Amino acid sequence: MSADAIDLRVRLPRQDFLLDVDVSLPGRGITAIAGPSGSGKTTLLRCVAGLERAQDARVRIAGKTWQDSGAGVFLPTWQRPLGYVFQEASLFDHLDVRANLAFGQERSGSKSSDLHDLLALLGIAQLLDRRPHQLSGGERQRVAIARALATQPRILLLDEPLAAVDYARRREILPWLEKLRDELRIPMLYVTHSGEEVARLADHLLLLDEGKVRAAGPLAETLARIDLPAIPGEEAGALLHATIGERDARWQLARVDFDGGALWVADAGLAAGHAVRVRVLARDVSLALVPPERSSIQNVLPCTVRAIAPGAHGSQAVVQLACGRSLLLARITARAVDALALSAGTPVWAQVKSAALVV
Ligand SMILES: Nc1ncnc2c1ncn2[C@@H]1O[C@H](COP(=O)(O)OP(=O)(O)OP(=O)(O)O)[C@@H](O)[C@H]1O
Repeated sequence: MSADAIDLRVRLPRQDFLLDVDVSLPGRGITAIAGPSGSGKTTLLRCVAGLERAQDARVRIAGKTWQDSGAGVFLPTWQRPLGYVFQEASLFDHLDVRANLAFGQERSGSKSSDLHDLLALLGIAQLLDRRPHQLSGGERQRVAIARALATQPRILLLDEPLAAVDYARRREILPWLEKLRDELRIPMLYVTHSGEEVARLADHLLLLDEGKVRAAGPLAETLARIDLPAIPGEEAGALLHATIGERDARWQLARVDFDGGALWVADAGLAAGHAVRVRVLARDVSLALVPPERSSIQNVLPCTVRAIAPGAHGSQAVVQLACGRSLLLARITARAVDALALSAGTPVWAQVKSAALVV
C-alpha cells in the first residue's frame, strides 16, 4: 500500500444493518462508491468524515490517522481536513458566492491566490456577486465544490452530487468534475447510483452490498468482472481506455485505439490524440471462431476467452475476453457456448455491434 493510500476499516452495527468494511483505496483520483440502496455508501462517507462514530474503526488519510479505536484516537469532524459535497448544495442563501467561498477559506486560513485557482478550475469567477438563488443547479454545485475545496482538504467526499440536478445540468457539470479529477492532487470518494457518472469519472470502483465490500479495484478491471452484478440499474459491459487515432470525415467515424486493437465509433469531434473512454456493452458483443466476412459488423477484434459465467437468465452466459491487456464482456446464449465449445483459452473473434465514447 502506498503512503498516501486511503485506509478504511470500519465496523458499525445498527439495528438491522452492519457496515463492515476493510479496504485500501488509492490516494489519488476518483473512487466511485456504488451499490444498491441501503448498502451503506452514505454511512461509510459519514464515518470517514467523523459524522458517525464507529466504535471499531481505523481511518487513515494521506498518512494521517483520523481514527484508530485500538489506540483511542478519534478526531472530530472539524479537525479532519476534508471537503463534503451533498446532493443539495448547502450554501448560505443570505451571502453571495464570494462570501460563501470566503467562509470556507477562513476556516482553513488559505490564501486568495488559491481561491483564484479554484475559480478558474470550476469556471465560477463570473458568479462571485450572485446569491445562491440566482444560480442554476449546476452552478450551485460548482460553487459548493469550490467552497469545500477552499478549506484545502486532504480528501473530497461527494455524496450523489448530481442526483438533484436535471439531465441538462448534469451534462454541463460533468466536464468540470473530469477537470477536477485530472488536476486535483487529492483523492475523491464519490457516492453515486449512476452508471454514466461511474463510466465517465471514476478511476477506481468500490462496490458495496449489504454493508460489505463486494469488489474494489481499478474501474475497467472491476466493470469487466463476471462474478459481480452490474452496477444496479445498469447493463453489464466493459470500459476501454483509448485514444482517438484517426477521423473519417466522409463517414463521420473516429477510430479509437486501445491496448488490444481499435474500434470505429461515431465521431464526437475530438481531435486525434485525445484520451477517451469507450463503453462496450456485453449485449453488443457476439463471438465467432473464424474471422467473419462480409458482415455489417465492422468492428471485429481477436480475443481469447478468459472465463465464462452463467448470465442473469438460464439461457444466457457471460464470457470475459482478453483483448491485448484490455478486457471485454460478451453476453451470448449458453447454447452458443456449447455449440462453439468455448472454454478458457479458446481464441475467438469478438464482433462489436455497438461501442460508444463516454462523453
Ligand atoms: N441514522 C440512522 N440510524 C439507523 N439506521 C440508519 C441510519 N441511517 C441509515 N441507516 C440504515 O443504514 C443502512 C445503510 O444506509 P445508507 O444511507 O448508508 O445506505 P446507502 O447505500 O447510502 O443508500 P442510498 O443509496 O439509498 O442512499 C440502511 O439500512 C439504513 O436504513
